[in-house]
Amino acid sequence: MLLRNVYHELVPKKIETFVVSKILSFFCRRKLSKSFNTFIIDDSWDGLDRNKLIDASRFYLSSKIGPKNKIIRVGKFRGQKNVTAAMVEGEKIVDVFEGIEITWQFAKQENDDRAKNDRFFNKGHFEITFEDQYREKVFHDYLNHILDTSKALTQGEKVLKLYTRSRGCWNSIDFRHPSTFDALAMDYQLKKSIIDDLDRFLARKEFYKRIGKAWKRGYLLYGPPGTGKSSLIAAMANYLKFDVYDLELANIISDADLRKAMLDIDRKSITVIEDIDCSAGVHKRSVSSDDSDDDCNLVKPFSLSGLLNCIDGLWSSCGEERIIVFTTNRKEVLDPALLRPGRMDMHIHMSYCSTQGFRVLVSNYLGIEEHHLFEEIDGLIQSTEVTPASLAEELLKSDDADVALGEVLNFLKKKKMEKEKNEEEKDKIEEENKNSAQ
Ligand SMILES: Nc1ncnc2c1ncn2[C@@H]1O[C@H](COP(=O)(O)OP(=O)(O)OP(=O)(O)O)[C@@H](O)[C@H]1O
Repeated sequence: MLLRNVYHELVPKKIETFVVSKILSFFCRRKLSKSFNTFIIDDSWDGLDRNKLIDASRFYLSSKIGPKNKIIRVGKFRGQKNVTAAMVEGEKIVDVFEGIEITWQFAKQENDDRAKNDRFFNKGHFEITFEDQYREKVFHDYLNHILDTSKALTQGEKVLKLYTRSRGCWNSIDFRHPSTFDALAMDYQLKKSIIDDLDRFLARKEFYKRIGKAWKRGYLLYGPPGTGKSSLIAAMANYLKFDVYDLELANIISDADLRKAMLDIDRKSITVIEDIDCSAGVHKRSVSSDDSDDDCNLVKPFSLSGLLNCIDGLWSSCGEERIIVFTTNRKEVLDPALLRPGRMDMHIHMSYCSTQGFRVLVSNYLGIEEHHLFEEIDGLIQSTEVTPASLAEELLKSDDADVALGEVLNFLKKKKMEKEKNEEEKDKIEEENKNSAQ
């Protein structure tokens, strides 16, 4: 009390106010003088593919939106189990990562008319702001944390993507091919060996690392049209939960484009090059070229084995799992260098339908395991060459098993008659040739 009285006597009110205000302004200035950095996360950059960080940010933020955000976008999309939320312009989210405060804002594209007039038009970018002393931490650790967290959040809901390439960029749509190994009409042993091979491949990360080879597996699928080559690729993608990249070599304009296309292919993917026998520039190599084409400076027309070497070189540095599949209807016209051991890991022959395969189709299409017409149909399948695609078409004609199998029977009888007629004509021509030669 005494001290307070002495203080008030000695220090006039005006001076006290002045000192207090100076102390406060000192601390406020310190706070205000903090400098901040901002990172912008937007859709894509010129010439480069879509920015993965923006999709990851969307997923990440959907789990961060809270009661402080008064206006949010909500929606439920194909392939997602739950309703999700998203930020709109003007809202802020403050995230705390290892004690660092990071402020998120969504901003629309400035020169986009629709974005200007519509607050809820969602095309834009994210801005993250934080104190500049944390720049390195945010750049390296926080951004990776966003990628990892969004991956974990979406894992249960992964919608596979089918990528096609145009104008130097991969564009994707959802891949919803229903094919599975169970539904594939093919030899059981072959089917099992493919599944085992895929399982072994996935489990061998360390092995590939140890032997210094790219963690990739190559499959060559060959057989007549309609025997299920595309269906097998879809079954592989669904089994592994891998995206599919459909690479049309005809659209590749230069070696640099090819390298970029291959480098832009993400891990956990199946790259498909269909009908390689028809792809320009990938037939048998000229006689003069040797087999040691292990550089990436391919010039058009390039050989498939050169392409494979190039892929090996590019992918071996990535250390992540990738599968490449070639398909052809005419294995015999392919470059022998591609067929030699070690080039493609597995050659898979997709053949005409067997009686075993037919049972799989019937079980899938009609849901039955037994029928009195099976015996006759089996005999005809063994004596003709019919594709699973053509049998599937007959089975689709009716839901009634008797009618559908009746259609199959008629179709097979017709096929057998055609075959016998062709053979008769062939014998006749051979006989005539023999007679004219004598
Ligand atoms: N082995 C099979 N098992 C089940 N269904 C099959 C099989 N083969 C073909 N089909 C049916 O036929 C349709 C066409 O087959 P698919 O496109 O997979 O054949 P493909 O061998 O890739 O033909 P192409 O060489 O003409 O591309 C498939 O959508 C599927 O319904």
